[in-house]
Amino acid sequence: MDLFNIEIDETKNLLPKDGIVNYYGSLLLPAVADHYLTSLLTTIPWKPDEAVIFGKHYLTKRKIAWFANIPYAYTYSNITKRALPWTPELVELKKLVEEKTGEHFNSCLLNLYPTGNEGMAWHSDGEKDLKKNGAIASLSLGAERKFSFRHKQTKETVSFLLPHGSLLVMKGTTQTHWLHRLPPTTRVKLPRVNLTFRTITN
Ligand SMILES: O=C(O)CCC(=O)C(=O)O
Ligand SMILES: [Fe+2]
Repeated sequence: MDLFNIEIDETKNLLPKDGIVNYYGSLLLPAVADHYLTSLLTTIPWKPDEAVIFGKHYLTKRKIAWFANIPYAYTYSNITKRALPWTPELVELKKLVEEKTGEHFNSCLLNLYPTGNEGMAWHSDGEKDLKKNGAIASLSLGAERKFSFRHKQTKETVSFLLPHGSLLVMKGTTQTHWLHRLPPTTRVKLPRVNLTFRTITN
């Protein structure tokens, strides 16, 4: 009996149409999630995200780091970033996520939101370097935050809370038809780390 993931149906599609989002609940026991949060906060070479928009250079308070099997160059917001080699903790987390989802990933984008003041605006992860309709697995550590989807045509929205240690997977045509975001909130004072495991094709 799995008391931990009680009442979570991993096969249920949380989107009403045009894509698939599955919620796996807690992938990690709280103490294990605490261990990974502390180790990622201290071992990852966090850097602000950068964008060049209409020729102006922006740095975010949100921090990122990107890891992959080979040092891929990945371009978004007019900036090219190069992937770092996996750390031992990331190899362990990737294995856990792959075992749980039955999917395989060759890269991971990490985001660090120091407080609720930082979020991520509406977007879809449809960059051309990403495998078309490939699964994206999102592991959350630290402060619980709201995560929302908005249908590109109908504007229908659905939101979920992503607690410490939880796993959510977006797949199928989700990125084609839906935007997602992490809304900022004044209520959250603690950091959150999110790992999105992805498949890059070159
Ligand atoms: O922090 C999150 O939960 C979402 C991150 C995200 O959407 C992304 O990195 O593309
Ligand atoms: Fe995203």
